[in-house]
Amino acid sequence: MPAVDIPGSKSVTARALFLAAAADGVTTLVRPLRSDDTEGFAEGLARLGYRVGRTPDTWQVDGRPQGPALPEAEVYCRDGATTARFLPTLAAAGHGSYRFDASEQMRRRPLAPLTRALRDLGVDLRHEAAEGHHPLRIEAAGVEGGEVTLDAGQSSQYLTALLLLGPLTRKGLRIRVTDLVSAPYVEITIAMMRSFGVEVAREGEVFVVPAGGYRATTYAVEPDASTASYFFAAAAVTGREVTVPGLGRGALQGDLGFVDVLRRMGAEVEIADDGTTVRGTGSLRGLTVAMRDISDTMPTLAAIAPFAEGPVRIEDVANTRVKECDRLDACAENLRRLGIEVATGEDWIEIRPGTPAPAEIKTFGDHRIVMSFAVTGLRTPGISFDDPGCVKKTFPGFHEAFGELAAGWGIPLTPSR
Ligand SMILES: O=C(O)C1=C[C@@H](OP(=O)(O)O)[C@@H](O)[C@H](O)C1
Ligand SMILES: C=C(OP(=O)(O)O)C(=O)O
Repeated sequence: MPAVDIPGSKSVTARALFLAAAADGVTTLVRPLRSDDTEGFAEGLARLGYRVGRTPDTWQVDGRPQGPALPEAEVYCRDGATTARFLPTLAAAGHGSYRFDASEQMRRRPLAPLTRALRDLGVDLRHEAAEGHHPLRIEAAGVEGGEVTLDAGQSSQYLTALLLLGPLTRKGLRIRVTDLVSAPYVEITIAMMRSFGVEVAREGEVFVVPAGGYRATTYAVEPDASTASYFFAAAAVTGREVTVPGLGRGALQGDLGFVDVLRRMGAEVEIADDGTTVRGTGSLRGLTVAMRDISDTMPTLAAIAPFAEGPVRIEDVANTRVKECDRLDACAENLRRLGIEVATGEDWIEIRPGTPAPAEIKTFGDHRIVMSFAVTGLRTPGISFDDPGCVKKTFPGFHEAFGELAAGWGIPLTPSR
């Protein structure tokens, strides 16, 4: 029964870094994720003048409730949307002149509903190039607060960014949300704000955040549920068993719900208090599933779908088109490269059963495309990747960890480095 040690959650680490920076003392993060996204977030905080100390297993952040220490700073957000969408709101709460930029990939990703909401709240924010995209400049003078309307139908991260900002405003925030995807991520935000002393209330479609700031604490980061999906899927397609300790019944992340999809397909799943186990049973059924809430695991399912006995149809995943790449197109293109029959629409993909033939996977610089099709590789020797290293965004050690699991099962994987 291999127990797989999954690194910390990206989403939890990013929120913990924000909350720690905005809190009233020193916060210790235990087992934060160390990857390009979260290193980029921590580097962004340091650029803004926050003190971030590190040991191998903990990060310490010196909170500054009054905002960034430096009156002028430039922050490079790399590929990380959490950094690119959360940190500008932290800067807006302070006093100074801040510039944010990001990688080409992140510059292409949308930001407009968030920056519009910040402007509606009185923040002096300017897009330097394309409207609604990085790079941007903020002349920060604190945020008064009040009511604002937000469309989070494209990304829940806009709402998280505003929720996190709420306690740093003078009057608190009332955020009227007209649409919302990836709703479980908002639950992570609210639960973590509670751990830092803030209670968010809900009045129908309005999220009410009180003023008053955050309390520093010690915060243990749970393993990343989206990362765990590759290891659970591996068990399901090989008829083996995988346990992920630390991701159990009390887990914050909605993406653990991916195991329910595997269960519907025929895998055995046990969610205990302290971990989750998936056991493959030798066959997988096709299904139709809406993945609006857990769309980071859409590529995981798409990549194992050919092994199901019937078609797999994944619906309500339009926003996967504005992630690291257009994930619906990327999954379809790669499945076709493997010789699998696929159809897609604006917000869905349908995959027919088949036996994948080895091919090179075109990664589009997307960590999830690599990790997902690595699972396909367990049953299709000879799958390779044009850019295997892009896993560094969330799991730099992925190939080693996945290779070790496969080797333990006696399955040779095509070397990825
Ligand atoms: O808030 C977060 O930490 C995240 C929210 C989700 O994004 P969207 O809300 O844009 O779907 C998810 O895909 C992303 O990996 C992390
Ligand atoms: C979409 C993702 O990341 P982000 O939006 O945080 O860049 C992801 O990790 O799959």
